[in-house]
Order: sequence, then structure tokens, then C-alpha cells
Amino acid sequence: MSEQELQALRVRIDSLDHKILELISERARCAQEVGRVKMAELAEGETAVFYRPEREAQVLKRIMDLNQGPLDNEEMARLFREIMSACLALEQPLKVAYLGPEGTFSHAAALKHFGQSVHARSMAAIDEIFREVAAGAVSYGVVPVENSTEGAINHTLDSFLEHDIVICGEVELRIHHHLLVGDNTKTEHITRIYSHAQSLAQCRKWLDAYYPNAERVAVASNAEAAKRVKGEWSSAAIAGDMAASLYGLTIHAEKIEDRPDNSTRFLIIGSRPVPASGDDKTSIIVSVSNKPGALHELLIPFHDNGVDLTRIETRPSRSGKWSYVFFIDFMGHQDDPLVKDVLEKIVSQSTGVKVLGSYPKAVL
Ligand SMILES: C=C(O[C@@H]1C=C(C(=O)O)C=C[C@H]1O)C(=O)O
Repeated sequence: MSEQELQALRVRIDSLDHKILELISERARCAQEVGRVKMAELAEGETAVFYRPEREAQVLKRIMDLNQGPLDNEEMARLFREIMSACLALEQPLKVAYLGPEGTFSHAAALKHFGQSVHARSMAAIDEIFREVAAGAVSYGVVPVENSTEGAINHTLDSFLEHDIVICGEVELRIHHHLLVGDNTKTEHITRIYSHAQSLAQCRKWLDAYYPNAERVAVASNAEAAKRVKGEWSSAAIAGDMAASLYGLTIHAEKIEDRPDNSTRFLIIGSRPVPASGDDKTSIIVSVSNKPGALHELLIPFHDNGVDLTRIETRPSRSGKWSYVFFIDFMGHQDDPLVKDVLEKIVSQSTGVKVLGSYPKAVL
């Protein structure tokens, strides 16, 4: 390609960037107007709801439908995710709590879901996130709920039994683990490997193959593991990209998770129900009396109404020995007539039903 051609293309890019800049600014002014309208419509004593998860999901879906390449749908949606994040911050900067310290996968999930303009606050424990949301100290929380390799995150499920919290969204994150070392690590003498217990479990086979004799030390989070490696010459950590760059570590072995499709699902928790987006999920907790066939009976209304179950999990109810509750996720919104009908039937069959929330299915 000649220098002249290159020059001409760069002139075109400059002119396009100028137009994009003007369009993004116009969009941002529109979002500011939306914020003004939301404030103006408030009745006495009401607080404005600036963040609208169902609308954001619709915007991203539409962009993916309209996109004709060459950027792929996910890439394009990610760009719009950031534009929306910045626009929303003009209406109201959102405070979101995640399981810290900085650099955990929960942190990455919070940024993936809300974009970089969110004010992300690190919390020391899952329960603290629930408490901060319940107290109104933050608008939303991000909590891990299941991993494709290791299963349910019981701390999170149990916290739903203890707090009155609404699920407002979900986000799925591909989890890639790396073996990280510091500047001073003697890589041929690694005798100790730090990570969160879940991550150690997700890399079990790789560790057995390559570091069978290294001590595996479970710590509170992957980011905590990365921090510890700093001062120790014979240690390594298992953590993700974000922790590597935040704590200045080098990737010694990349993508060491045993399953290449290893991913974690997180829930967004808040205090207000979310209207339907058109492609939603609902999560409920149900307790049934301890009699034969109780679970079978519970599931019949789902089958009869053609409502798709996506997940079912059992946990001790904490209210009596050997009594259990079911966490059930299914497709549809609690305002859909078919879902309403299922819920009514379940209420009449069970000893207790709690709707945790209806929320847009993860788009990204
Ligand atoms: C602009 C709005 O407010 C927020 C910003 C959005 C956007 O930038 O598109 C979408 C939903 C809201 O989270 C809106 O409600 O439409």
C-alpha cells in the first residue's frame, strides 16, 4: 500500500471519528434529558430509578441484531456497553459492591456488566455485599452464584435465605486461570501455590500434572493470592488477567483451568424489581414438605405451562434438621401470564415460595 493511500485512509478515519464524537455527545445529551424527565416525573417521597437493566439489555440486543460486521456482535456490544455506562454516569454515577479485593473475577464481572464508569466498591465477604445493598449504601451488588466446573456457590444461595433482596440481572464470565509469578520468583523452585479454593479445584488436574509436590494454599480470594506472591521467592498464585496486571505479576503458564469452557455466573442484586425486557429469567426459592413425590409435584406446573427450567439447586433450609429448600431458575418474567399461573400453582402446593426476582437474560 502506498504512503498516499495510507494518508487518504487516515484522513477518512479522522473525519469519521469527528462524526462519532458528535454522535456520542448527542447521545449523552439525550441520556441527560432522560435523567431530567425521570426526576420530573417523581411523585412525593419517590426516588428516581436511573439505571434500567431491562432497557440496557434491549439496547445491546438491538445493536447485535443490527450489526453487519466486520466487528463481531460481542465486540460491538462491548463498545456500546461502555457508551451506555458513560451516559448513565451523567444521569447518576452507580455504586456497585463486589467481592474484593480489587482484581477478583467478581470485580471483572461488575465491570463487564455495568461498564467502566461504575463506582465499584470492594467488599470482604459475600454477606457484606448483601448487607450493603439491603442498607442502601450501594445501589447494586455482584455475587458469584455458580461455576460450570465446581457447581453452586453456597454462601450466595444461603445469603438469599437471610436477606430480602431482588435479583436484577445476571452476568456470565469466562474464567481463565494463569499461574502467576513475581519478579523475584525462582520459577524452578516453586514450592507453594496460593489461590481461592474454587480456583485450586478448577485447576486440579493441571496442578497434579505440573506441580504435584507444591503445597496448595487456599486463601480468601485470587487477588489475595496474587498479593502474597509479591514478597515470596518460592511461591506462585493462580489468578486471572486483572489480578496479574493490578499486582504486577508475570504469567508463567497461561489458561491452566482443567475445562476450557470454565465460566462463572454472577447475579446482580438490588432492591427494586425489574420490568420485563422481552427475554427474561426468574429465580425463586421454594420449600416443600418432606414427603415422597414433593419435588415431582412441584415441577408439574412448569411442564404443563411449557416454562423452561434452567437450574435447580437444593440447600438445607436452616429451619429444621433434614428439611430443604429448592432454588429454581426458569425462563420468563413473573408478569408473563404463563409464569404467573405457574407461580400461583406452586404457592398452593408448597410450604413457602419467595420470588427472588425477574431479570434480563445475560446479553454479553
Ligand atoms: C437513558 C436511560 O438511562 C440509562 C442509560 C441508558 C442508555 O444510555 O441507553 C439506558 C438505560 C438506563 O440505564 C434510559 O432509561 O433510557
